[in-house]
Amino acid sequence: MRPTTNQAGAQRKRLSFSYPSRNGLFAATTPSTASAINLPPGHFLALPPTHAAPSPPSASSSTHADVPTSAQTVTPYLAASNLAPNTSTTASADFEVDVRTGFLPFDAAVDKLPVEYAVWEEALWAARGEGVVGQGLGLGVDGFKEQVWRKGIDEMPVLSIQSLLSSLPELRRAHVVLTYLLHFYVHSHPTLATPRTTPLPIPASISVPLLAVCPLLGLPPILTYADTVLYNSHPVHPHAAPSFERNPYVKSLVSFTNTPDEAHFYLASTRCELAGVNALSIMRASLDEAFMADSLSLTRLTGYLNDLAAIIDHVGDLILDVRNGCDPAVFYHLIRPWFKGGDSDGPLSAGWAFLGVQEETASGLSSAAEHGSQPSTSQQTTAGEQQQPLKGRKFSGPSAGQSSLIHALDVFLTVDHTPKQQSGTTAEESFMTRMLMYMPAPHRAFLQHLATVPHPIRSLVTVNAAKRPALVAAYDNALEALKRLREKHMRIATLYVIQQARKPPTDELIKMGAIPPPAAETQVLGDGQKHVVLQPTSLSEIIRDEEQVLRRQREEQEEGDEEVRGTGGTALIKFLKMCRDNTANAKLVGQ
Ligand code: HEM
Repeated sequence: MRPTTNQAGAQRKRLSFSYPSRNGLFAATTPSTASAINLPPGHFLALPPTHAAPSPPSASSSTHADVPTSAQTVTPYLAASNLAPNTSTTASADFEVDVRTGFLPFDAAVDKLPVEYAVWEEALWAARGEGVVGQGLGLGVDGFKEQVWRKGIDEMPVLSIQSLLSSLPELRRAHVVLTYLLHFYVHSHPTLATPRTTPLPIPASISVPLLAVCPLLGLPPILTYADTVLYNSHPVHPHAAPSFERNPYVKSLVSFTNTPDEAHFYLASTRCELAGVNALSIMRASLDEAFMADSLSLTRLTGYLNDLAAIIDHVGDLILDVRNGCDPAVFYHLIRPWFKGGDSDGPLSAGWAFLGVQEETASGLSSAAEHGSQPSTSQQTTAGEQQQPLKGRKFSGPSAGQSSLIHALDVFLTVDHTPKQQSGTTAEESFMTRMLMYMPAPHRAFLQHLATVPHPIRSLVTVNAAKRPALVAAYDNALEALKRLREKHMRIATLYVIQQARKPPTDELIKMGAIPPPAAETQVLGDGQKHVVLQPTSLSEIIRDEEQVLRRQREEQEEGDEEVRGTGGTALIKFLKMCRDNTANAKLVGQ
């Protein structure tokens, strides 16, 4: 008799390399199990753990060239991300992917650290103006409140993270609190408006504990999607199982502005993640069927892929729902500037210097996440009144491009976002690859696991294409839905970024804390309205850098600069279109 889906799954798990863990949807294996089984070369389970090692990985262990890939099964952009997961602790024995909440942690997010860390929580509460709209720190303001607060951070004691080590939810909260403090510290700084030529020093009170927490979670020392979304949301009943219908996520814990708009912005992504849980279940069931690959399996797989298309459409609609509570101008002028990273002035960014931390710790931690190859350096007097070089680290600010859910859909359906290599040049790491380094390590490991499954869905569909037109149609249907999701997302990015970048903030927004653009950057155009004509957004800088890096190697610097100023967001749309087109190009028929 043919085994049921569950039996097939159990058999696959036994035959391949996984065992079920408590709530893990896709279970990982222990190092001892890994060594007992024949893993494909370069499989992440065959690599020594790196991100949680007490000392930074050596230069050789962090070169991408070390990772051999199987052209057939590995999504190339994942192959470029080489950090092996930490399989040495129980906390990460699974991929932190829960059957009920997907990439969102099942356990309620901690909303306050233990009393020993009260000074951090109090600093955050003060920065947020005790949760009152308009009372928090201002963007780039040199007011009394901001000066006092930053001085307080400069003088805050450097706390050990020892007492947090036994609790994963508390470690996550520590990353949330410290990275919000970091961004409050950086962006309330009066030099925000003018690009810095020297790295901005980050006091040891933030740097030291943050850089101790980061390797334990496998996150970089900057605000990430995990901080704003995954670890920052509560359902109606925080201690009951979250559920889309019965116990939806309704509360976002920390924000910069305390506005309902910011909470809605985060919660829109939380809802996408929760809606995506069913997509993850379908992926697991599909891979079980791919293992069996008999006639009944192929029929089931056809159904699963059509179901997946419906879920992807739902996630796309939830992205559009961001409009039902987050005003685009409030987002662009009041919320988004807080997100900027140390790379936000483009290739010339001076970055942020993490004081009190061994340079090797900072760079060994997650340099693959950084933008640009080399940190900038400068001689400066630091708090220790010693002349020492400051190394500016250039990490990027948070983006839903760090959502493991969307990456998982790409990997499962084999959508390739690797930049096309031009002859005579070296392929550069893409935005999508770099975003892997901004995900919690277990999620990154999960994606690597998904990319190395022995029976990828695409191969199965291709092999059976002639006999199974319905299967091909279902696979293409899922891709078409993902393409539609990206089109919806492009509408949102256009509304919230491109259109807003062209309008200066209203007086009302300026009163609420938006930074007025320099007069030289606004002009009254034919419609009698003020327009921003020269605002190179950090984002277009970033995207331009991503997309045009190869071209820039061959072109004059000035020409590149002209392009940023002239287009004001064209590069962003070009990038998002490229992601959409990569999705469409994966279709087997009727592209
Ligand atoms: C107001 C809401 C949103 C805005 C303004 C927005 C804007 C952007 C921008 C500007 C990018 C370009 C890369 C970057 O710098 O981050 C981007 C990329 C991306 N965003 Fe969003 N986004 C929004 C909501 C979402 C949501 C809710 C999701 C899904 C959870 C999402 C998923 C992605 C993904 C996956 C990328 C990478 C490009 C791609 O795969 O097509 N975004 N977004």
